[in-house]
Amino acid sequence: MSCISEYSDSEQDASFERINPNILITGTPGTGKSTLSELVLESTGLCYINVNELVKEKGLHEGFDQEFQSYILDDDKVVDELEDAVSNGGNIVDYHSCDLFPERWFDLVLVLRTDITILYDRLEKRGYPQKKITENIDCEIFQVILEEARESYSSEIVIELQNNTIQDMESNASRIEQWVYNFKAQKNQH
Ligand SMILES: Nc1ncnc2c1ncn2[C@@H]1O[C@H](COP(=O)(O)OP(=O)(O)O)[C@@H](O)[C@H]1O
Repeated sequence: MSCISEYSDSEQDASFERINPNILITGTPGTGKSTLSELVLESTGLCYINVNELVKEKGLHEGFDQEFQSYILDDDKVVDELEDAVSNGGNIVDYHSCDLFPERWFDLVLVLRTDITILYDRLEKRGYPQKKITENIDCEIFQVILEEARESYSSEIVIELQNNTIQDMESNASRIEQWVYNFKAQKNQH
């Protein structure tokens, strides 16, 4: 199934409502954002936007931080690049931070969480340098992304999801699929 995006109203003003939702999947690197996103893409028909990939591909950054082995994002360029796609609805946006995106973009914000020992193993397997592992583990311990999400979006749309095991992932995928189904059903009633 290809992904879809359309308006319920031909007028693209502030009052139009999306027929298809935008979901932000966020969380510390290694919590399983891209794996979970890919799992629900076909069943939900949503488009996948991996912000890290987009930043690399389109050069939406101010250089590479050697110490942390990551790109320094140019927030304005990223938001400009995504604006059209996101305002059409029907997207899953995957990024390990969330306060750079406008609040109006998202109908649901999922914050993935992983137990520290499990996360440590995943990051080590990825071959991250120790400094980057420590930074990310601290980020998870102090639930930095969850706090950021709660500060940036309405509490009703921010959901914390444990994502330690394959069973967790399957249950999270089912929840997302059901939520998207309900969202679309509700919009189609109007
Ligand atoms: N729920 C899960 N149970 C077990 N392994 C998982 C789970 N979610 C992700 N993984 C594994 O953890 C690693 C990191 O997942 P990934 O989706 O790349 O994380 P992120 O996109 O958040 O950086 C991958 O090797 C993936 O297969």
